[in-house]
Amino acid sequence: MPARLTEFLARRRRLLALLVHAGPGPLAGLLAAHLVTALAAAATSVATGWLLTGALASSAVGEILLPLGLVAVLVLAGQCVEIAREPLDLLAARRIDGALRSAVRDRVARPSGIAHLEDLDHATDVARVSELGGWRTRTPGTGAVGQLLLLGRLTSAVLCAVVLAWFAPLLAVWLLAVTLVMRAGIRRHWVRLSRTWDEHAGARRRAEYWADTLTESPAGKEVRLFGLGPWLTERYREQARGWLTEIWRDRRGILRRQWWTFLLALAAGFAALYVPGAALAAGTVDFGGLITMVLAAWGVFAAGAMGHEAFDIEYALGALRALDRLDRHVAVRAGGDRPAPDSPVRLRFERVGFHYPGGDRPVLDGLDLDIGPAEVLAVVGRNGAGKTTMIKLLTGLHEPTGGRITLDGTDLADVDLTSWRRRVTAVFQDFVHYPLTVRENVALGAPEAGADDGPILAAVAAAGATGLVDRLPDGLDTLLTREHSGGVDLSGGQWQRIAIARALFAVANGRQVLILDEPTAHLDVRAEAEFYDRVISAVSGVTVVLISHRLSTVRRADRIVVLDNGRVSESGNHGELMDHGGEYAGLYRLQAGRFAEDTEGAA
Ligand SMILES: Nc1ncnc2c1ncn2[C@@H]1O[C@H](COP(=O)(O)OP(=O)(O)OP(=O)(O)O)[C@@H](O)[C@H]1O
Repeated sequence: MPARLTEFLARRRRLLALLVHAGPGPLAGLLAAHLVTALAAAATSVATGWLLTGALASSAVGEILLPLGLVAVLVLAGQCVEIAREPLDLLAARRIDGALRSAVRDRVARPSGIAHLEDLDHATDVARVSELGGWRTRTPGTGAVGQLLLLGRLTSAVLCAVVLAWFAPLLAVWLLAVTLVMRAGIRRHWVRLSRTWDEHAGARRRAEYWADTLTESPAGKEVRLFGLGPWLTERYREQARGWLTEIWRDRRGILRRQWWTFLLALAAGFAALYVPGAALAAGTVDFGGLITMVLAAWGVFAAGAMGHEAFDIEYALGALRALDRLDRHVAVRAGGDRPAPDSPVRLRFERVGFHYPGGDRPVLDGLDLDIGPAEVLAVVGRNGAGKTTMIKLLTGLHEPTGGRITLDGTDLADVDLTSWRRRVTAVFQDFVHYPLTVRENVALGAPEAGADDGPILAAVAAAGATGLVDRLPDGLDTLLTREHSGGVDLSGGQWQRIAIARALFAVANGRQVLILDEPTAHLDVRAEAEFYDRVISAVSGVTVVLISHRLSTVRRADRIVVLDNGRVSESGNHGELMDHGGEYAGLYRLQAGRFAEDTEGAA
């Protein structure tokens, strides 16, 4: 068998195999319903012909009871199947879609790093497999059901051709050939349309972003204040027009190019009526035979009509290809089975280089940095210097593109990341506001540790959030979201205290490296002033990496490094760096000077 045909059949089989996700009961029902539909046309042609022959030969009802009953059963079965098939199709399609969405979630969640989450092609493939609802009536599930429908139609056509061949073999072959050629021709157009649809998956996702920005709450303030409504609507239309124009061009193309199928259909239809008519005139068939021939011919012909299942199938095949790409994208990181040390470790960046995929310049370039056990290291540098990126590498969310990071001399690439992440905790700049209770928000820092009052309240107190929690209606059990009744939302600074409590809870449960990226950005002046004593000095025996643009927050660190051009440009404690008179000293004086000016101005 030619390789292309083998591949074609393998892909179709894979699509049909998705039907098992419908579950045994619905799958049995579905197969039975499609089988009845597939048999119905051929059986009806034979039974109707038999009935007519019998009715013309004798007026006694008893003589035609059997064919009459058969026709009645076929009509009734057809009606029942029609009623049952639609809900069964829908149920199967939705269950398949659910299973594929789970598969997508699994593939997205499995990698230990986040490179795939920052890759647009990956996001588009995720949308290809899991987009559902709204104006998108095509899903992998409808494609799998469509494939079954198509199989049923083809079976029906072949069975009708067999019935027809009994009377007129040449006509049967001719009609079957014409029907298949018509199908293949029309399918080509549908494939093209489906490719266009698939190519624009990214544009659809972008259009949706603008629609969501317009209608959902996070951007609501700015949309109204800046008067962005019409602009967003136009932006959405512009994105949507981009792909809809091409889709409609293809649709019109399908109609334009179908003239030859009309001609073929006309020729086939003429033959389907002429040959039985001629046979009746020649006396080779009776009236019942004529009806059987015409109905069987029509049954062959009906399979040529191209329903939307062709498009559904192509769409679903595209989704399966996207799923395979997700598998490749989401290759689980190799190696890494050495457990992370469970005592405070020496962390070293050794000539570490890193550039983001598609980035035009390295963010880190030969970074050498040694962080001692239980050292408090502050990292400063201008916007975009690579501070957060350095943290992503240290936590194994990205891998260095050059050099290596070691934990007590062991390459991080060889360390089991799950065990390493039991040793590290972080408050990221863009930490997550989980729509959960305060207790749960804090407990998520060490999910294995439970959420008893004592340790949670201790972490809350260490983060300076006791007063805040006391004022909440349900204390620790207050839901931190407005999406549910009884829930409250917090201010930026209040959320930051909860995030710090989460990290301190993690430290209390064995994390030995505490990373704080801009932990005081939202805190008020008093809280910022207390921050070092309250949080940093209070965690003992823990390595702290503290990133901040507020130099008053970092000045008491054991050591401060300035990151510039992807490597460390200055290193020392506050006093040493001030004496050195480099960038740090300049920035510090600038901040302190502005503060002094403001104070003098106010006085
Ligand atoms: N996911 C990403 N993909 C591509 N480039 C990125 C990505 N994240 C960051 N960058 C780029 O990497 C550089 C360093 O970013 P990073 O967030 O590490 O800087 P930073 O020092 O933490 O900055 P800031 O002080 O503003 O927080 C920036 O030029 C940024 O544009």
